[in-house]
Amino acid sequence: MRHTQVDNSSPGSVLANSHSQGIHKRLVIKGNTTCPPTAPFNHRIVSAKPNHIRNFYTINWQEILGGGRFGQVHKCVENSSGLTLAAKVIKARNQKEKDVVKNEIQVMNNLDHANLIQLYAAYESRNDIILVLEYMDGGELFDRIIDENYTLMELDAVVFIRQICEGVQHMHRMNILHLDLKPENILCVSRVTNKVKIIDFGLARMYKQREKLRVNFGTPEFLAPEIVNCDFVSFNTDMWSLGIITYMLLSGLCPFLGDDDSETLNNILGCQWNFEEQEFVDTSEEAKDFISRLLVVNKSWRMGASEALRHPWLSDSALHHQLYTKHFNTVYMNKTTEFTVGLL
Ligand SMILES: Nc1ncnc2c1ncn2[C@@H]1O[C@H](COP(=O)(O)OP(=O)(O)OP(=O)(O)O)[C@@H](O)[C@H]1O
Repeated sequence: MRHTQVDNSSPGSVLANSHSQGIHKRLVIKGNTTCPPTAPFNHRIVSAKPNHIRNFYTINWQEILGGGRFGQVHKCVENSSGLTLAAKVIKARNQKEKDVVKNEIQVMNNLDHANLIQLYAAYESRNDIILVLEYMDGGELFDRIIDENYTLMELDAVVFIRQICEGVQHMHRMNILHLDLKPENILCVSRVTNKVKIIDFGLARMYKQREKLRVNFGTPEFLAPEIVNCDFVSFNTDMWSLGIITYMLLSGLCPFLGDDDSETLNNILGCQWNFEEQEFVDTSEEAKDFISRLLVVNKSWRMGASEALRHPWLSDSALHHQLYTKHFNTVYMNKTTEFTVGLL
């Protein structure tokens, strides 16, 4: 098995065997950590309008917030309100491609939760559909892991994972599977808080019993065993991903990445992972237990989102006090002067 760390040069991607180089992390937590602000607009039921987006919004084509499989995301401003938003431009040249984007819109119409990015509007033209989204100013969560100016402590991981879990719980209550939870799809609300939201519902779908899913193996290290096996997916498919994100937050290492895709897929199917790396020396037993209950090949044995939220690692305030003390001591020892923890 080859462990990896997040590559500084390419956010969200990973570097081989770089854990030996050591990452010096210092995280400054400010403000109330538990509940991110809701979007600066009420939840909307959106349909793709055939109008020209430029009649209503000024898109900053120079500023690319991110890019993905299907297009790019730009900052934009609604002309009438001055509201800053994000425009996700998705290439959709035929009806099949348009239907995929319309599924993303439909999914987002069903999701009104502070930890899930909100959809403001959508515009359809001949070659693309543009989704206008709540704007997130803080970058991807995993940019913080690789930022040498921050120390990511276990308590920070608790704060992040709890929010992700709450977003996932809401999706699952609405009968929706995300199916693409990975570090790049968790965004920070701003640079100075630790509030996060889940984005990218491009692969999300309503749960159907006994639906098998075939996916494009773009990022095999995040795939659940049932996806690798083209087997039925379910709510707990997202929980496997949550286990990987937790493992990465606590260590900077990717549990299943091999030297090539086939080794990675074998590691996933064989559930080849452990806590042997020195990055886990100080990790609490509760955190290890939390991950161990998610990275389980048989999906029906994994914790669901509600159970995960009840797990001591996310819910035990005495444990959080211990982690807080450890956090305080570490920050103090590092002579860091600026921090406040709002979790407790
Ligand atoms: N609302 C937003 N505010 C700020 N940045 C955003 C927003 N939405 C997306 N981004 C940035 O753009 C990137 C790509 O967005 P998204 O994942 O939705 O697109 P995608 O084409 O589906 O990508 P992928 O191929 O990774 O699935 C994100 O990782 C993020 O960095």
